[in-house]
Amino acid sequence: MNQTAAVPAASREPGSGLQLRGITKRFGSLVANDHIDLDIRPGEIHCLLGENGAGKSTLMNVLYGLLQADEGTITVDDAELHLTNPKQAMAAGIGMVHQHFMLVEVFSVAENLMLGREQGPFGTVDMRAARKRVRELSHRYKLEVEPDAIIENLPVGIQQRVEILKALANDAKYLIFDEPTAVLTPQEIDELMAVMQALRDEGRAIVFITHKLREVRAIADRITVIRRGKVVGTADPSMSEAQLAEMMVGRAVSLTVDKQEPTLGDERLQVRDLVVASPAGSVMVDHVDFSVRGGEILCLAGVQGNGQTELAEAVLGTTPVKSGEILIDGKDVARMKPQQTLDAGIGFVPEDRQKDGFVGSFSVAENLVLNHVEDYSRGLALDMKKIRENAEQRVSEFDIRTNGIDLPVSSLSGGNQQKVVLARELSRPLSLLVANQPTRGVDVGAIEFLHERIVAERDQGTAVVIVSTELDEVAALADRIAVMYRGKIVGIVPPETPRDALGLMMAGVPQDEALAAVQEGGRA
Ligand SMILES: Nc1ncnc2c1ncn2[C@@H]1O[C@H](COP(=O)(O)OP(=O)(O)OP(=O)(O)O)[C@@H](O)[C@H]1O
Repeated sequence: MNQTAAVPAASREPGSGLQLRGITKRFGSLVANDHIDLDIRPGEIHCLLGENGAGKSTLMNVLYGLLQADEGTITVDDAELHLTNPKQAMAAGIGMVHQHFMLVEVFSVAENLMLGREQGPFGTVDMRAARKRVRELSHRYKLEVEPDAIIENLPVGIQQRVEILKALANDAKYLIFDEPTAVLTPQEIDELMAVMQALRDEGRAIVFITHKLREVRAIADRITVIRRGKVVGTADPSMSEAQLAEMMVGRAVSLTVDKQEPTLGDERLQVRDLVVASPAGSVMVDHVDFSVRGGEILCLAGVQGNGQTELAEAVLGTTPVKSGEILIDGKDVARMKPQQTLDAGIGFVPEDRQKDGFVGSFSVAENLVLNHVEDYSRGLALDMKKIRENAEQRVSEFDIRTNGIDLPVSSLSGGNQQKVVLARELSRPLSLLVANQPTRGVDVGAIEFLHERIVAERDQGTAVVIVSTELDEVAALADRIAVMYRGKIVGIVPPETPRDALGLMMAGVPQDEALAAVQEGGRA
C-alpha cells in the first residue's frame, strides 16, 4: 500500500446523487423526522431551512450514521446503505462538519485527520504522509492550517477548517455542513462560502444548514424547508429574506425590532480603567472605561477575539480582573465570585452555552432555575412543584420545543438550548444583563421574540450589555455601540453610525478617522 492511501487524493468521480426516502426518526413519542424525502444532487449547494427543533440535525445525523432511522431508506450513488456508524458513511463518500466540533483537542491537526481510519499505513503512524496531506489539501482549498498545531490552541475558525479538511481527506462527495457559520466572524464566513462554492464547482454536493437567511440567499442552489419533522416545501433562493422566514416558521416575521427611545436612568454599570489578562498573561482588556445606564442597551461590537468575551466574563467574575473597578449600582463587584455577582443582580448569557450555559445532563426544569436555586428551595429541600411550574411557564412563554421538562437539556436542539439559557436569565429581577451572542443558533422567529424580550428588559430599567459579532443584531438592539479592537474601546458611537465606519473601527481605525473616511467616500 502506498503512503498516501489512507488519506486518499481527491480522486473520486462526482457521485450520481443521494436520496432519502421516508426517513422517520422517533425519540420516544416525539417524531423528530416524519417520512422525509430529500434528493441531493452532485454539484449543488442544498440548504436545509427550518426553525429550531424542526429536525435538521437529526436528519443529518441519520445520514452520517450517528443515528439510525426507524423507517426509510438512504441511497447513495445507486446503492442502498444501511448505516450504523459514521465510518460506513465516510466509506460511502459522506462527510460532516459538525455544529460542535468533533476534534480531539489535545491532538494535532494531522493526528486528527488520521483518526477513525481503517488500519493502513497510519496504523503504523505515518505522520509524514499525514502532514504532507494536510499541506496539500490546505493549499488546494485555501484552508491554511499548520499540520502540527494542537487543536485546543487554535481559534474556532481554524478548528473548523480542520473539520473541513478531515472530510476532504476522506474525499467526501457529499458534504454536510451543520450550522458552520454560527461561530465564525464575517470574514471567516466569506471564506467558508468561497470554499463551499469551490467544492460545489468540483462536482461535490453540499448540504448546508444555517439560520442566517442572507447566507441562504447568497449561496443556495436549492432550498428544502422542514417544519416539525416534515418537509413542507422547497423555496427559491431568489425569494426575499422575509418570504423565506415566513416559509420557515409558518407566519410573518418582523426582521427589525420595534423600539422606542430609551428612558435613561442612573448609571447602573460603571467600568473604570479595567485591565483583564489571559491565563497566559497577555492583556485582553486594556484600560477600558465605560458606563451603562438603566434603560439602555450598549452593544459591544468587534471582531471576535478582541477582548469582548473577557470583558463580559470579568463583569460576571469568571475571569479575574487584574486592575480597575467594576461597579454595579455603585457597588464594586470586580473581585467577586460569579455566584455573588449573580446575587448582586447580574443576568448572564455566556458565549459558549454548551460549556458554561447549562448542565446538559440536568433536566430542562432544573436548568431553568440553575443560577437562583435558593428561590426554589424550602429549607434544605428543593421545591419541585415550584420548579416544575416555573418550567411549564417558561417553556410556553419562550416556545422552547421539548418533549418534556424532565428531559435532559442535552436532548434539545441547539437553538432550544439557547432559549433555555435566555429564559432563565430573563425571568428574574436584574440590575444588569450581560448577553454574549444571545441569539447564536436561534431561528428568525425566535430571534424576533428574544430581541423584543431584551428590549422589554431595558424598558424595565435594566442596564443591558450585548456582545455580538452580528451587525444586524447590533443595529437592531443598540442604543449606543462600543467598538472593541485589541482590548481597547476604539469609540462609542450612536446606532445610526454607517456600517462602513463600524467596519473601519473594528479594524482599529479611530472613531473620527473612520467617520471622516466614510463621509469622504460618500461625497466622492
Ligand atoms: N437524543 C435525543 N433525545 C430526545 N430528543 C431528541 C434527541 N435529539 C433530538 N431530539 C429532539 O428532536 C427534535 C429535533 O431536533 P434537531 O436537533 O434535529 O433540530 P434542529 O432542526 O437541528 O434544530 P436547531 O435549529 O435548533 O439546531 C427536537 O425536538 C429535539 O429535542
